[in-house]
Amino acid sequence: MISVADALARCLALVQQTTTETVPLRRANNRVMASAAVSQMTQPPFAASAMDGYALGRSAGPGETFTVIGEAGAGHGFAGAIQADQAIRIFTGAPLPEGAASIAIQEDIRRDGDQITLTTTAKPGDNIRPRGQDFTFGQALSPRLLRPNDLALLAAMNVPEISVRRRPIVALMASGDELVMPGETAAPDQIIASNTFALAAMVEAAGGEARMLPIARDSEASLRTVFALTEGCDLIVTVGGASVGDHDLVGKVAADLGLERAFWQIAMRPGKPLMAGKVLGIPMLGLPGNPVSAIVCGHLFMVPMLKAMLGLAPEPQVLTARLGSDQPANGPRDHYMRARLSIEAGQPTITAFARQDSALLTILTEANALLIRPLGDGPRSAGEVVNYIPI
Ligand SMILES: Nc1nc2c(c(=O)[nH]1)N[C@H]1C(S)=C(S)[C@@H](COP(=O)(O)OP(=O)(O)OC[C@H]3O[C@@H](n4cnc5c(N)ncnc54)[C@H](O)[C@@H]3O)O[C@H]1N2
Ligand code: MOO
Repeated sequence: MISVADALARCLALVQQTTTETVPLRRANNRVMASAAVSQMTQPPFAASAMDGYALGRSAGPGETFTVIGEAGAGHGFAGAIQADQAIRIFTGAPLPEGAASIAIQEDIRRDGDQITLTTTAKPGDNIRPRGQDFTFGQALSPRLLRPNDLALLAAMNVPEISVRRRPIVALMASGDELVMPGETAAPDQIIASNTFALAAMVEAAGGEARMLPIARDSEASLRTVFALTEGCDLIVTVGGASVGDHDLVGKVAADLGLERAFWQIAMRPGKPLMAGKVLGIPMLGLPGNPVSAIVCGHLFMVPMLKAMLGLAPEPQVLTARLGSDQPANGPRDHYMRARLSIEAGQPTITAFARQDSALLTILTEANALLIRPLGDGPRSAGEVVNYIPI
């Protein structure tokens, strides 16, 4: 059995970055930029009013008066310049007129005809947004997985199309005679296929495209039929049939199809029977069937493989927290325990659930973190600092 780190390195070595394509901004959410975007604008392009009020020719104090000589609105600037004792009516987003030193909000003004009197102090620069305070022409936004906030910035930069990495297509292949799809009626010896629904959502959240293939039955013929449906995919993720049982045929059929195996079995709990390699010219990750094992291995290996294909840093983020309860010594495999991270007495605190069977989806839904217990680690007491991965 190889280590988790070795397994991850071998998984990452199987994949390569996808090609690039150009998409309109409206289609760029959750896509990964292939190169930096360069701003075509300075924002704001002019010094602008941050409030509705009056632009004043000079800073001033309470009781001082100005003559209003015009108006500036957003999209309708004031053409001329103003003198020290002059003001213009100005609205939020309007360009600051030449000669203006300060903006007084309208709540701080008394107006009588074209005369205004200040009721407070207007200091230089008050309520003025300097030109380019947000970004300037030529400024770059570095490549990233695009989120809604990024799209607003790219729009403001006047970047209407983005060069992105093609979404990796992931074939999700569940196998087992006991499985039926949600909505179907399960025979007395059957259960509902579940983990591929989490895996598909994880693929999509990571910026890939999930193809859920029909469930393969526990026969070589059925597995071959479903393997044939993986053509054109960037990654094959099988679920189940990875272990040592008589009906665990995924490895055998993949081998018959020419699997170049990178590894099988790792020193990790859950996920011992994990397998990876290349079959039919496509990288393949063979996940264990137990729902929690499949999903935990999805976080630790499948998502990093997708990130690598998209050109993002692949390694899962490892953070630290204090242990919320004592833990006994760990066994001979790294244990990724389903756990709950919370803030206690101002400190991030992580508490593992008492039940860790890799078939318990109810526990997994309560978990928001995986507490990492390294193999061979001794007993740990509440309060000690430990590593975890948020999920
Ligand atoms: N003698 C041994 N037995 C087992 C070992 C071992 O080392 N020696 N390893 C155990 C470990 S650890 C795991 S994990 C499982 C994994 O086995 P497989 O990958 O072959 O998975 P299956 O046997 O097909 O299924 C296991 C379990 O999960 C259920 N399952 C499968 N697919 C799905 C799905 N898509 N959705 C929901 N549930 C699924 C399946 O019904 C089984 O209950 O092997 C241990 N055995
Ligand atoms: O390691 Mo298996 O993946 O526990 O259930």
